[in-house]
Amino acid sequence: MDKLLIQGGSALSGEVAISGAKNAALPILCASLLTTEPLHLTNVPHLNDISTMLRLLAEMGVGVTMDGVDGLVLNGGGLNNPIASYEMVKTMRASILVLGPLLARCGEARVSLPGGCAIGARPVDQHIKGLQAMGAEVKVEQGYVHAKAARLKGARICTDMVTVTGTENLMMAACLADGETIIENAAREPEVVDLANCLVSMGARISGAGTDVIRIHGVDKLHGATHSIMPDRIETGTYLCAAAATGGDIRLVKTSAAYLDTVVDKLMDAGCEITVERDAIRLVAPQRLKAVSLRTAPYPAFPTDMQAQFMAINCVADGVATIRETIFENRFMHVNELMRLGANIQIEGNNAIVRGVDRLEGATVMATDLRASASLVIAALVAQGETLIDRIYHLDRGYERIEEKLAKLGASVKRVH
Ligand SMILES: CC(=O)N[C@H]1[C@@H](OP(=O)(O)OP(=O)(O)OC[C@H]2O[C@@H](n3ccc(=O)[nH]c3=O)[C@H](O)[C@@H]2O)O[C@H](CO)[C@@H](O)[C@@H]1O
Ligand SMILES: C=C(OP(=O)(O)O)C(=O)O
Repeated sequence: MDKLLIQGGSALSGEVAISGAKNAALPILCASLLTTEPLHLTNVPHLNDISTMLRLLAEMGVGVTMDGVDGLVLNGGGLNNPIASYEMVKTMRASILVLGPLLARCGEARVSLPGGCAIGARPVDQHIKGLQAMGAEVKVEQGYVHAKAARLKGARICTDMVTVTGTENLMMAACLADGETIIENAAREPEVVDLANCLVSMGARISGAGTDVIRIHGVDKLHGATHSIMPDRIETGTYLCAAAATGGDIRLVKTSAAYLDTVVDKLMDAGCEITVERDAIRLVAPQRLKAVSLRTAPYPAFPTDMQAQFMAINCVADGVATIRETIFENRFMHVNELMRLGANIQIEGNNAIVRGVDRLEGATVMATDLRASASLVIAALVAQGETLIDRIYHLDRGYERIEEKLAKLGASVKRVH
């Protein structure tokens, strides 16, 4: 199993390009199920989750052709097997995103339930409730969701809470439904908007994406299109935190601060100087960071996917920060590992109280989930001496060529087997 060996202590500096967003690319790959014509995608990140999704789509009969460095052509013309097995879904929760498009296009789908994962339960009751409102017959048996509907019917759906994958699944299903679907309490995440933009270029009639009411007027069929995946705002935020923690000065290109307001604000509160350009962001870190408290919540509030990375920077900041996680019940798995590096953190329910220390020291730590791994990388870059991070397959799900990008910024990072 691969590990990362990091020699801490150097300030990051220089320029690096941000990849396409995993959390936008995964639903957009599933949109290929909605049409018999080719969907051309560019800026697709090279990540394990993307390879898993491509394998899943190929098993269903979708043609997958690589096109240049970061391009793909997906051809849903051969779709003949509307099934997502447990083996696929267990390694990647986003597999549930095939449910809506399969049902809309094939009239039936059999998709394994995602179950829980390290960060908490991943229920899909809202996806099911929405599809039932659209007239689907849905049974949950032996860990699988079986859904059937000759043709889905437009409906008014109000989800009990803001759900990103729920909104995406229902929006895709509604594209081919008969009549208008209104999703209320919809997720406003930029990745939902990127998916909607792709669907609109495929001929879907969607309005309101990016607000909490999305209207979809169903059409008889969608056609092929070309779409470029948006930059990864979480990868962007992660590198900004790494530069902030190490006292660095970096410029991130092929990205945008447009969807990072809360993250940028918190970094400025911590004392960082941030310059925003059209397609780039520069961060200059202060001598010593100031502690910043935060609370995670659906977009446009502070993203849960950046909580662990901010925990890492607070570990070496001046003062005390309270970090409250409101989306996932178990997203503090990095705390014990950060403490192995010398951090001072106390957990009280869904709050973590972080008291900044003067220095962290290298040790062997274990990655437990994707963003927890990112927080360990940041802490390791700051720590004195060597840190070995085990189980980095989590990182490979969501960060493209992380050791190469960090090395380009001057870090001493080696992948070891
Ligand atoms: C709102 C939010 O921040 N969502 C995050 C969530 O998206 P993801 O789409 O994975 O999760 P959801 O947005 O669906 O879940 C949000 C909350 O609603 C609950 N829920 C969801 C669906 C459902 O049918 N029933 C139910 O109870 C979940 O348990 C969770 O507490 O994890 C992703 C990966 O970390 C992040 O990129 C998203 O930003
Ligand atoms: C936890 C994440 O992904 P997933 O929902 O695919 O597990 C994430 O992107 O931070």
